[in-house]
Amino acid sequence: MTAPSKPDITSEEDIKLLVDTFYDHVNQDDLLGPVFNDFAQVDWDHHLPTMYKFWSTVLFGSMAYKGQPFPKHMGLPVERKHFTRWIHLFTQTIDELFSGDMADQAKQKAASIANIFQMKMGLWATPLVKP
Ligand code: HEM
Repeated sequence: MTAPSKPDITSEEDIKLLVDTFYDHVNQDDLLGPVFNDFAQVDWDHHLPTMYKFWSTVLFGSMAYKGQPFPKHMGLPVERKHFTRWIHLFTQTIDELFSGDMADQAKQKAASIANIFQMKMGLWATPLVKP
């Protein structure tokens, strides 16, 4: 018998499961855990609900998230390898729990936002475009 295929991301409960599972992995990660818990001393009771709203806005267009994510990342002690790990854990979490169009979109959007953050932080060389 083949294993039943995984569900897609379709509800706010799915977003909560995704975010909670992802940050469980982050917390156990040797590279990212210390950035969140030691350097930034993140208040998880505050951060997790913010991330539910963020992903609900990105994936469902709910507009529940009103903030600006990038400024919170300026000044963090991170390099390319931290972003590579972040994307690896995020992709792994999605693949563990979900599959489908929305799951694919979540992976693509996360990767593209991570790339934008890295460019803004000078961690990713942008090609010079001349007029
Ligand atoms: C190296 C990778 C990353 C690290 C170490 C990191 C770390 C952090 C930290 C420390 C905060 C502040 C939490 C707080 O004190 O409230 C934060 C907030 C946030 N991060 Fe990241 N982050 C990373 C990548 C990303 C990526 C790729 C995304 C989007 C796909 C993202 C989205 C957000 C959002 C939406 C917030 C909340 C901003 C707000 O409070 O309005 N982060 N992150």
